[in-house]
Order: sequence, then structure tokens, then C-alpha cells
Amino acid sequence: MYNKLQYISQGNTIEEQLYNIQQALDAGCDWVQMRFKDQSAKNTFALAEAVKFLCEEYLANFIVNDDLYLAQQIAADGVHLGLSDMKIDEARAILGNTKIIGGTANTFEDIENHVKNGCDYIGLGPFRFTSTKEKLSPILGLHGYFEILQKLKKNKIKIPVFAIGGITLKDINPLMETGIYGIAVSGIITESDEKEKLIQQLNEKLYANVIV
Ligand SMILES: Cc1ncc(COP(=O)(O)OP(=O)(O)O)c(N)n1
Ligand SMILES: Cc1ncsc1CCOP(=O)(O)O
Ligand SMILES: [Mg+2]
Repeated sequence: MYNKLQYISQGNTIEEQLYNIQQALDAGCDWVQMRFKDQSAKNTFALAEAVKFLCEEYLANFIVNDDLYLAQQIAADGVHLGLSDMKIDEARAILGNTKIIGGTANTFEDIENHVKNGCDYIGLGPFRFTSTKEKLSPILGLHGYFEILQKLKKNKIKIPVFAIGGITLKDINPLMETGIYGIAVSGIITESDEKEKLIQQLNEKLYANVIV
């Protein structure tokens, strides 16, 4: 099963990205999504190769944001695709069944479609406003998660749902109570001065009800 905490990388240069990713891995993150927007193919490829190497060293999962062909080229563990990126069924046909394909959703219908098309997990959001991403879909808030997760349950749709967008430590308990599986975060980890402590606290809350 998937880790319940996914770190989405930040940084405007290869160096900044690598610094942030290494810090997150050192602090205990074991799932990284490389998100490097508006860059040349050369830079993105160079970063992806370096991140793949790092994640292998730390035994962390590594997925690529947006670019299925890059994920395929560097043999990443998978890809995360948004509503305006390549369609999930097309991606599945190209990547096969062994790779992770995550899909963005903002509504119950988005999730229904993703599940039909062979998606492995859902990034559902945004939970609240965040400056990490431009052009946000409508904000869901706790009530939005509650309604969508209830509808999934009613329709017997089972897929791990990760909450995303402006999430902080204090949001985890109420979010987990809605039935989500985990969270995908960027800002709180990138900006934290006490990453190890933060990741430990996040994991404690995320795994509080997991029986091993
Ligand atoms: C886990 C997760 N969920 C949602 C997103 C957002 O993807 P997308 O809508 O394609 O936006 P960009 O990240 O590409 O700007 C995500 N990246 N990860
Ligand atoms: C990529 C993405 N998609 C919806 S919100 C978001 C950004 C999440 O980052 P943060 O945790 O900093 O709000
Ligand atoms: Mg995208």
C-alpha cells in the first residue's frame, strides 16, 4: 500500500529542487513527487535523473508531475496527472500496470472517471487556498471532502484519496475523519525549519488508526 504522506517538490532551479528534495528525504519523507514547472526539457530531464538516483538511495517512491514520457524514460515509479494533462486511460495504456498513476480530482465525478480509467490514487483538492499552485479549482474545504467521501462510500468506490492544497498539521485529524487515505503537501515541509519533527508529527497523525 502507499505511504500516507507524499511530498511535492518546490524550487525554481535544479539546485533549489535538489536541496528541498534531499532535505525532505533526510527528514524522513518516503514518497516524492517531482514538480518542476515551466522548465526546459533538458533541465527537467537532468533534475529527474538526479531525483531518481536520490530516491533510490533513500528507498523512497518517486513519481513525476505531468510528464508521462519523462516518467517512462527515467523509469520512475509513476506519474501524477491533472485534469488538463494526459488522460488516465491513455497513460495506463502506455505505462502498463506496474507503474503508479495518480490523478487530480475536484469532484465526485472526476474520481468516478479516474477509477473507471485505471487510476491508482486520487489527489483531491484544493482543501484551501494555496500560493503553491496557480489557477486553483474551486476550494473544497472540510465539508467538500466530507460530501465527496460519503458519496464514494455510498457508491462502493474504493481508491486511496489524498487531500491536497494548503494543508497544515492541525488539518490532518479532521481530514482523516472524512475518510481520506493520506495527504500530499509541499509548502509546510519545504518551509519548515524543523522538518524531521514535522514529518514525525504528520506521520503520527496519519497512521494513528492503522493497526500493524
Ligand atoms: C497528489 C497530487 N494531487 C493533485 C495535484 C495537482 O495536479 P494538477 O492539477 O495537474 O496541477 P499541477 O501540479 O500539475 O500544477 C498534484 N500535483 N499532486
Ligand atoms: C499541486 C497542487 N494542486 C492543488 S493544490 C497544490 C499545491 C499543494 O501545495 P501546498 O501543500 O504548498 O499547498
Ligand atoms: Mg498537472
